[in-house]
Amino acid sequence: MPDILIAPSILAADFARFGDEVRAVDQAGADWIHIDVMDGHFVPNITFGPEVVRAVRRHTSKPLDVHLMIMPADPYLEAFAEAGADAISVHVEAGPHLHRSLQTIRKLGKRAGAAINPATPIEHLVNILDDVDEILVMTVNPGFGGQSFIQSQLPKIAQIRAMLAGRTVDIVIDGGVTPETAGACAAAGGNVLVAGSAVFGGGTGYADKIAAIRNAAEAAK
Ligand SMILES: O=C(CO)[C@H](O)[C@H](O)COP(=O)(O)O
Ligand SMILES: [Fe+2]
Repeated sequence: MPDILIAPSILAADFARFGDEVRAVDQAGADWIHIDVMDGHFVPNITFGPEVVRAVRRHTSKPLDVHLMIMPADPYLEAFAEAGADAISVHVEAGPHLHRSLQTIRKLGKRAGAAINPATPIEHLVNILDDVDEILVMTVNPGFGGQSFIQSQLPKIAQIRAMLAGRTVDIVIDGGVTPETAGACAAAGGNVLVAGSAVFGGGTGYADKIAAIRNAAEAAK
């Protein structure tokens, strides 16, 4: 299995101090920075556009993993790529032309991701396996941070890892990832763990929180 990578989600950061927050998690050992883009249409919340990606880009050289929860996504792919995204994920449920979206992302020179909601069957991924660099499995319903991990997604993660046998595709687990749930995610085959509240929430420093998630995942994989 690929290495375990930890991707703090700035959805749970202090929005008035993005620069400081991004530099802090970068120095605390984050492997990627996860940016949740929501449109108030595909999901019932509104967050960031390409200019926020551009602003974050100035504060870190770590890969920026942009999770688009927008519908349609295609008209905005170039803007997010140009703003500094390294990877762009589009939702399987967000449009009729997933293959075209993935092709466009790769043509823009970025890593292409397909994100899948908790209720969506894995069959939607079968015909795009050669066209993705990452599959993002939602382990909460998209739209908000701080929700509880949906345990029923664990077998789905394992099925996707089995489906990917022989391919070097990252499986990104997004939603409710904590030191308590990280082990099960890694054991099922997830290798990139997105964590918002578990990193930026109260308590000890960011380095300790990132290490706790990483250690739990490494121990279980
Ligand atoms: O895509 C997302 C929500 O739609 C977020 O990335 C995710 O919820 C992270 O937040 P938390 O770790 O607090 O669950
Ligand atoms: Fe996300």
